[in-house]
Amino acid sequence: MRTAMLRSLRSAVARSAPSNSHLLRRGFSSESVLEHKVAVLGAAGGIGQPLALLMKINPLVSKLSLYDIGGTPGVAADVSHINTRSEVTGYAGEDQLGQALEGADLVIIPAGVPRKPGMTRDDLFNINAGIVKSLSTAIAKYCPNAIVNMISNPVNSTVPIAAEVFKKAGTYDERKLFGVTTLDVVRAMTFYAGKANVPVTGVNVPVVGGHAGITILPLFSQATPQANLPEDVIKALTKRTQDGGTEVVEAKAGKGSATLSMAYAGAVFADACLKGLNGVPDVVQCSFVQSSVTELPFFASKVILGKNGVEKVLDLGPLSDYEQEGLEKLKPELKASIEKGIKFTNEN
Ligand SMILES: NC(=O)c1ccc[n+]([C@@H]2O[C@H](COP(=O)([O-])OP(=O)(O)OC[C@H]3O[C@@H](n4cnc5c(N)ncnc54)[C@H](O)[C@@H]3O)[C@@H](O)[C@H]2O)c1
Ligand SMILES: O=C(O)C[C@H](O)C(=O)O
Repeated sequence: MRTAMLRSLRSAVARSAPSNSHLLRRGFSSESVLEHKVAVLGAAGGIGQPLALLMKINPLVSKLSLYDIGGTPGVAADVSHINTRSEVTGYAGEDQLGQALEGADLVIIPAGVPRKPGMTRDDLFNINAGIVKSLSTAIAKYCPNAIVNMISNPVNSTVPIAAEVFKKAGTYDERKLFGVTTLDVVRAMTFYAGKANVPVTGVNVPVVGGHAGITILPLFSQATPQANLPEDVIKALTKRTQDGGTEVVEAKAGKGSATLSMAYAGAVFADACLKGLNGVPDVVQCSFVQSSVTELPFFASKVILGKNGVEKVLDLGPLSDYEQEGLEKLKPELKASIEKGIKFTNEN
């Protein structure tokens, strides 16, 4: 009787506590048992909460640190009951920011205000620039070697802001700072699969440039599988990808912008960074990084992720005439947004 009880208890524990072999069965390499602390800043928000959930179910995470100006003890208590590997701790208020960041290998930042209908991402600059600057200052102090995934908008300016803060602190490593543009790729793949009438799971579409309006440049000429869609369909797909954020902002009618699809995209990108840290080969994602692919100092393109972040920024590859035209058109806007971020940091 007692033996039967123990057997059933053991199998219940085995089911609820993922062991190494459990991880291997799920297709993760033995490197997945490496220790990684991931901090989410803005973890009580619309993106932060589902992102916290998705990071909690990622077996590459051993410690999950959830920081916000308030509300994180509740989010952390909730998420911590999920029977996966990571330990979860909630931190609330500036006094606890240092603890939240100490020892972090990866910091994901979805902190800041979202758009309402009629606003551009740049309209968020006045509030979000200050938030990103202060969080970056804390990162430079408490976890200067961490990889940073910047989600807060306007990404075209917030990434240069973080870079300037890190440069001033003497901690800047251009391989470790990423603007998260994965949602543009996710959208481009979804919209393309619909038009090409192919299963979305096998689709790949690089998206380059930046993360706002015309600076978002999907390269459908490089999409796989190739579907040879007519020019007017490619133009409509390009426009829909560029306006994807606005489509959600309008549909939410004043209640914010994309949160669930962004949490998914943020989790995909964070997982790729962790795989790179673990030495998994050939991890490639599009991201807005320091770049010499064009004359602009930051640019989104495909990058290979490795043990130190960016291993290689890949060239744009062959562009169609339409994409080449889009590339030239986006440069002045992207340049101005980058310069605005740099100027803000130097003047404040
Ligand atoms: N990169 C992208 O593709 C992408 C996609 C969607 C949204 N976004 C951006 O992400 C940001 C967050 O969007 P959301 O919908 O989650 O907004 P939200 O208002 O729901 O959540 C933001 C959270 O940030 C917190 N916050 C504010 N100041 C903070 C600070 N100093 N430190 C820590 N936390 C702080 C708030 O308390 C809140 O919980 C916005 O700027 C939005 O534009 C980017
Ligand atoms: O559109 C927004 O304001 C949020 C985000 O940048 C998005 O692309 O959904």
